[in-house]
Amino acid sequence: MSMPPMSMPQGRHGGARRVTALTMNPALDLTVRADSWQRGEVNAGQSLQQDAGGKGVNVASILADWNRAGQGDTLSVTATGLLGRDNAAPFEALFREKGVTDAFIRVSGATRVGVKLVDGAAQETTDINLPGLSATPETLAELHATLSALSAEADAFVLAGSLPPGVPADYYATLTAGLRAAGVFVALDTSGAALNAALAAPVLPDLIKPNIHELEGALGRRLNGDAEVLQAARDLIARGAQIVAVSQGERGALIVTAAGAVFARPPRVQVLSTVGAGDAMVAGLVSAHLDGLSVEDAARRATSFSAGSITRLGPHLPDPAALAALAAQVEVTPA
Ligand SMILES: Nc1ncnc2c1ncn2[C@@H]1O[C@H](COP(=O)(O)OP(=O)(O)O)[C@@H](O)[C@H]1O
Ligand SMILES: O=P(O)(O)OC[C@H]1O[C@](O)(COP(=O)(O)O)[C@@H](O)[C@@H]1O
Repeated sequence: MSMPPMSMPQGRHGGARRVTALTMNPALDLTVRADSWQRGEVNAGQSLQQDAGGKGVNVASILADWNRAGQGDTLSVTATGLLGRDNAAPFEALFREKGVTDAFIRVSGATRVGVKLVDGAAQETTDINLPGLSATPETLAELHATLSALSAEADAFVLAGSLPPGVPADYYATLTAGLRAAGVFVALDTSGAALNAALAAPVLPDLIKPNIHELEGALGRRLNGDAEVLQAARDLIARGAQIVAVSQGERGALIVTAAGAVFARPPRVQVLSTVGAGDAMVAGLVSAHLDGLSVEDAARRATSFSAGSITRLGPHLPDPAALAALAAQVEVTPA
């Protein structure tokens, strides 16, 4: 039997590390560029683009880019969740192009559209996220069987995005407990009632990446200043999370582990759309965890993924040289 080279990272079952990204509520992101658009007025648009999206889809796509950009095919990426049969083609094309294994359950109807209105002049993106297709008990049972099979193989699971109608708010909380008990690393990026339930549960995810607004919403209070944000993140670490990243848009992100806390400031970039910035950060943090990086290096990698992804439309990393240049410009300081 031939052995893999000593340096090749291994998954917990040998071979490539396996990451599964769950998107319960994917979205076909429709980006409309309308520079200097005015609310309530007739506006001229410059361009229109449609991209397969939704938080877990974006994480899977970015991880696949990273893998293909010279990581030696050491990552195997699977995307799962619930996907409308009527407009599945752009998702299927993305998965094919990136080499992501498609384990989505097909459901009746069309996946929701996410409207992303970009003002290139103001460098500002406005998101309108719709509720999505209702999940039936039958599709949830089918998904449950898929998730059980995938969890037996996975090194890491990413639970990302909103829950569509028909899915209980504690869905991620319940999944997290089962996955962690099975030895799977769990990353969570969600908001609203799903985040509240996950943070109230006795077993927290290993990695939690709220943006500052999502964290404030979950805590039910404003966080005034860096010290309060740091304390809120440390409270989650004390309750069992391994990595808490509180992203704060162009200002950067506070990234905290039991070993330390850093603030990572992105370089200034030419933003095409900020959609997916957080998803790219999750992808960077998950890959950093699998590579055993320090909190400083994880913060640098994750921030370069975010800054790089917003220079493109859709869930893509820039080419390796551009990404490395961005990573070198990320400012990481102790928090
Ligand atoms: N305008 C920007 N310029 C440079 N980097 C940005 C910009 N907006 C976001 N980022 C990077 O993306 C990360 C995640 O962005 P954020 O908007 O907080 O996440 P989310 O998409 O989850 O709301 C930030 O921590 C930052 O590193
Ligand atoms: O599942 P939600 O919370 O409704 O968000 C869905 C939207 O989030 C995105 O995944 C982008 O997320 P981020 O900008 O937070 O990284 C879009 O692709 C999608 O339209």
